[in-house]
Amino acid sequence: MVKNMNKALLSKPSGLVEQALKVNKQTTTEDALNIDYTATVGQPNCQNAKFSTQNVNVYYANNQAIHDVSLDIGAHEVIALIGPSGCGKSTYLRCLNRMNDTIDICRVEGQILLDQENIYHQKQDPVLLRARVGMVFQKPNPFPKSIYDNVAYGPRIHGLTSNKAELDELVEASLIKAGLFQEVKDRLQAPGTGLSGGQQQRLCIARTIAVQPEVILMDEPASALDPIATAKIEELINELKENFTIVIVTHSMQQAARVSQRTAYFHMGRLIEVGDTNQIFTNPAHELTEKYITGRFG
Ligand SMILES: Nc1ncnc2c1ncn2[C@@H]1O[C@H](COP(=O)(O)OP(=O)(O)OP(=O)(O)O)[C@@H](O)[C@H]1O
Repeated sequence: MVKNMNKALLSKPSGLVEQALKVNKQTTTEDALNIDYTATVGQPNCQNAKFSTQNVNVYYANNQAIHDVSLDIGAHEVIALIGPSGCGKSTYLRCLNRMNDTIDICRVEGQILLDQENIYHQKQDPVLLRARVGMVFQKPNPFPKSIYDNVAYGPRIHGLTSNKAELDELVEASLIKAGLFQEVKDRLQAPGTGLSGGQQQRLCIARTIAVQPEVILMDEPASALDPIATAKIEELINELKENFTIVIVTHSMQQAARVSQRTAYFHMGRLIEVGDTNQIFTNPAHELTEKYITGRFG
């Protein structure tokens, strides 16, 4: 099914998908078009929710960036968050491991449950939360340390191993899962920053995996990479979903189609539509989703 969908996406006239990414200077406003963009279309709930987010509103000082978003994220699914630039994808993503706490003017309202527990409860330690809900950023950001120490950093801080042999094993296992071990096994003491961009990103994924998270948040993880390195990251995402729940923000609709089982379309801070990736890309129910997917904004 996904293959067919990919074909459909990739067979669109060239430039169409790219146009959709440029959104939306000349877009006629939704109000003028009389399009309802206040209620979510589709099925935001999951039977096996890892995260359950209810009525989430996010503000940067007086500007509201997220409006009343309710969405579940199922265990062991890859869900893609897509939408025009500035629609709030990263802001919503950062709510899931409280990375927004690091932005002084940011305020999050609503309920966000991880395994049915409120991650914004005052007793929740954000550092421990971020070990459970890891994050991979757009630009690979290895520490200025050796490849080994990059991966060993988290397990050391969290006391995950009790001796050097165990730590060695965990570092190796994490590098294997991140698809990097074969390329670096003979130079584990070399600086992580000396790797290629794609290798650095896989190192960051290994570093995230090493603390044994349950969820991995990825904010445009391949946007700084060339097509070959991107393909490796996408293959990796497919493998990682066996063990982790993955939420990925991407500007590439092809990438969303290739890696995710569900897709959520955001527009102006609102969750417009969510559904099976196949349905979103081949038969979107909301007019705004359709306009975005087909590049017909404006
Ligand atoms: N640190 C911040 N301080 C103030 N406003 C912010 C901050 N981060 C984001 N915003 C605002 O919140 C809104 C949503 O931004 P966000 O980065 O979440 O969107 P996005 O969909 O991820 O965009 P892009 O695809 O361009 O990365 C935008 O209006 C943006 O200007």
